[in-house]
Amino acid sequence: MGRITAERAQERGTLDSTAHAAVLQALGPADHVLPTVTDEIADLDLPGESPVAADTEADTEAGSGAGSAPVVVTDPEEFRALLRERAQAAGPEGTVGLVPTMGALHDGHSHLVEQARAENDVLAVSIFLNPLQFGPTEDLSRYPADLDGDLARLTDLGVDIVFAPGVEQMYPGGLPLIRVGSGDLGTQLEGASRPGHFDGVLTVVAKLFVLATGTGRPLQAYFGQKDAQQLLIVQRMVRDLNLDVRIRPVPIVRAPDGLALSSRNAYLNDDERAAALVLSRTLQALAAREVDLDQARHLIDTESIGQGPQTVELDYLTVVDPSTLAPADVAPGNLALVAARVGTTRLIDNWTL
Ligand SMILES: Nc1ncnc2c1ncn2[C@@H]1O[C@H](COP(=O)(O)OP(=O)(O)OP(=O)(O)O)[C@@H](O)[C@H]1O
Ligand SMILES: CC(C)(CO)[C@@H](O)C(=O)[O-]
Ligand code: BAL
Repeated sequence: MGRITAERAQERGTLDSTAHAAVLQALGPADHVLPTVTDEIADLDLPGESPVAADTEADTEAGSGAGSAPVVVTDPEEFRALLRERAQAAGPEGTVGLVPTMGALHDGHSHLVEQARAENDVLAVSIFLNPLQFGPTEDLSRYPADLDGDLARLTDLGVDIVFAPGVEQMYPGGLPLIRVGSGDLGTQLEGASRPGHFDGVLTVVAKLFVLATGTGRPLQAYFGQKDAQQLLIVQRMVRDLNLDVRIRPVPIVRAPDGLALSSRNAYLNDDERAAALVLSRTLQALAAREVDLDQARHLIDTESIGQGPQTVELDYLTVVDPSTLAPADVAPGNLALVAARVGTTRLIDNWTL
């Protein structure tokens, strides 16, 4: 959390005065606000000021139900200790829920959090813009951030703990040498267009799981079906590494006109937002067998953006077996996956046929 964010959070009551003082103390003198990052991380062109770069002090009295502000923790070991304390206080039947996010929360995230809140006694949400899952030419440096808005939303949703580390706290001393590999599942579709992406996702998700297990209570972690390949790969990691985590998939939340909610929708101008609708509409038409796969691809690739010659640029539209990602027929139960660039924004969506 930066100095300005901390001031605003205190003004709106999402940070109490103790935590506010702790943030300012951790930030140090005003001219040392930026986190120290290693050259390797700096090379990744991180945003100038991480909204989540400094420690707050855990207020162990707060965050005990809907309406009270969550405790904001930025130090991994503090997160581990606080979660364990809360889990043990929940009693022998208590369960722990974890919702990993990258922030800039929207109603899709709220849906994950609501489900997790309903199913668990203790609920933690992580907010961490993970540089490891972004390629060098991707949007890490402009990824939307709104920590104040996120904390207000998570307060309304009754979240107990927000884990919001900075890069330095998650990867002290630089990017990790030892990472989790996503294998063949991670090199196709999204992984083909974003090399290394899923290794980065798995590495940070594994770290989150390690921090949030060992509380003595079962851990349930929530992932959206919008990121279908990510969900499958995380499920596979849990299985292959015998992680003590139950993965809870959450259906895609869409805008009333059908566009899948996504933090990256914030990049779209009005023309692009209108053009982006071609993704969900085409998936729906494919599911209804109104078009075949080739026609569906053509529809997306020729969708125009506004009045000019610019069109949506299809990356892939394919149908897969949802449990293996192997190419499959357009048949009931299979999954149609799409990725396309709308203007400069890369969007994904999917539809069960
Ligand atoms: N529309 C949605 N419906 C259901 N789950 C969602 C939706 N959007 C995001 N999620 C889930 O929320 C979790 C956190 O996702 P993330 O913070 O990357 O948001 P995002 O909107 O997917 O961002 P991006 O624009 O980077 O794709 C993931 O498990 C993701 O699948
Ligand atoms: C799971 C995740 C939080 C890991 O950074 C991210 O990939 C996301 O938000 O889907
Ligand atoms: N929701 C997926 C995270 C990413 O695009 O990096």
